[in-house]
Parts: sequence; structure tokens; C-alpha cells
Amino acid sequence: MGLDFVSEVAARPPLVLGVDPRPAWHPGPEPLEHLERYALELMETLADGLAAVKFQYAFFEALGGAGWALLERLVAAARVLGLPVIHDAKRGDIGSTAEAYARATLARWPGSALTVNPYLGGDALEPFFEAAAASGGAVFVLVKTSNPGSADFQDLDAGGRPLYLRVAERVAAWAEAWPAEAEPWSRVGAVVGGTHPEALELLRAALPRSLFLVPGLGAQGAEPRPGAGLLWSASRSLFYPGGRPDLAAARRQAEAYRRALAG
Ligand SMILES: O=C(O)c1cc(=O)[nH]c(=O)n1[C@@H]1O[C@H](COP(=O)(O)O)[C@@H](O)[C@H]1O
Repeated sequence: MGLDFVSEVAARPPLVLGVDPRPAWHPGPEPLEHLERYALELMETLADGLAAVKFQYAFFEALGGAGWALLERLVAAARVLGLPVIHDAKRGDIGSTAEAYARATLARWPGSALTVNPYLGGDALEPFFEAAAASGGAVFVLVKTSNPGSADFQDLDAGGRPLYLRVAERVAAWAEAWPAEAEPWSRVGAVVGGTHPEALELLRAALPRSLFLVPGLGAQGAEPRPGAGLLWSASRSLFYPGGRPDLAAARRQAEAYRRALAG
């Protein structure tokens, strides 16, 4: 069998390194070069203690062609280090376009995962599930996001229950339909902000087969709590501890998160 995101991640520590690069926070006349060296060293030094590395596409896209090239090199480097990759691109569009998004991410990088937005409905997500199954990958569907405005739509009453629980019902069905080799996990996971502990508990019970990507550690104030299938993710507080690139501080921060997540 080739690379398999779900099997690999399920066997690793539950901490995800978020890579949201900010060139302005890097010193020297060539901040992008510094950024690349730092990202490589950081992935290497933290690799054994991570479930995965999550690349936030917007930060790379904002840098134009140089950003896309950097993203490609860092994704390839993560794979060489044996680190599973999450493409945090939050894709979602009609089926024919979703197919192209899936080719650009899941199919292009076998054994990786992609964040997707469910607003367009089931037919728009099907190409992502198919691509994940064909490539040993996974899909994380946004269910309850970490930001305060997540309440605007996600908490709206939808027939006596908040909309995010309705979305979760569908995610549970998709998770059944797209099993992975690593029991009990599915290729269909969920994104649930760590800033909503009650929702996290409700959803953990409602989605027994889904791995959860749980952002919000650190900068957004989420408290780490251990739990089966919870992949806690930190970007700023782990990549830039103290607001700047600092390998030693990042190692200490990763260790502190790992201890908290070990229970
Ligand atoms: O899918 C995500 O990763 C995500 C979902 C969500 O609900 N909230 C959220 O903050 N994220 C991402 O998680 C990261 C959070 O960054 P920090 O707040 O710096 O740790 C960013 O890359 C966000 O785009």
C-alpha cells in the first residue's frame, strides 16, 4: 500500500503545525529565503512530535508565483520528512470545479488531506471524497469554525437544531460511506474550532468515525484537551512563538502542547 493519510496520522502524536508564513516577520534582505530555511528547520526539528503539517494556502497565494513555488517545495519537503500534509485551502464549488480543486491537491499529493467548505452541498463535495479514496487521502469538512462570527450562520436554527449539527449529520453519513483502513476512522473528517468546547464535545459524540482538525490553540485562546481523534492545530503560536521565528521557543511550545494533549 502507498501513503495513507488516515493510517499515518492516527498513529502519530495529535499536534498539527500550521504554516501560515508572514515574510514581514523574517529578518534580513531576503525574508523569503529566511522563511524557507526556518520552515524546513522547524518541520525537521518538530517532525517526530507532529501528526501533520497544515499549509494555509492564502498566505502562499498572497505571495504570487514565488509563494506557489515555495508551497510546492515545502509540501515536498514535509513528505521527505515523513510528515503527513494538510492542504488548508477550504475549497468548495460546483462538482466540475471541485474535480479540478481535487486534482490540484489530493490527487497531486497522494496521502494528503484537504479542508473543504460544505456550503454548496453534497454533490460539490463528492469529487473530493472520490479523490481522497483514490489517493489514500482525507477531507476535513468545516462543521463549526473557530471564529466568533461562526455563530452568524452555523448556529442558526435549522428545524430545532443549529445548522452545524445538521451539517454534522451529513458528515456522519459521508464518514460511513468513505471508510479508511485504520478502523474506526473514515476518510471524511471534520473541522471543529477548539474555541467551542461544548460544541466539540457534542460533535465528538455525533461523529465517531471522523478525525477532527481542531484549530484555535494559542493565538485564538483555545485550551488544549486530549480526546480520541482530535488533531489540535496551532499556527502563529507554534510557527512564530513570541511573535517571531524562534526554533528553540517553538520546540518548547510544541513540548508544552504535547504534554497538555497527552492528558
Ligand atoms: O481549517 C482551519 O485550519 C481553520 C478552521 C477554523 O475554524 N479556524 C481556523 O483558524 N483555521 C485555520 O487555522 C489557523 C489558525 O491560525 P492561528 O490562530 O495562528 O493558530 C489558520 O490557518 C486558519 O485559517
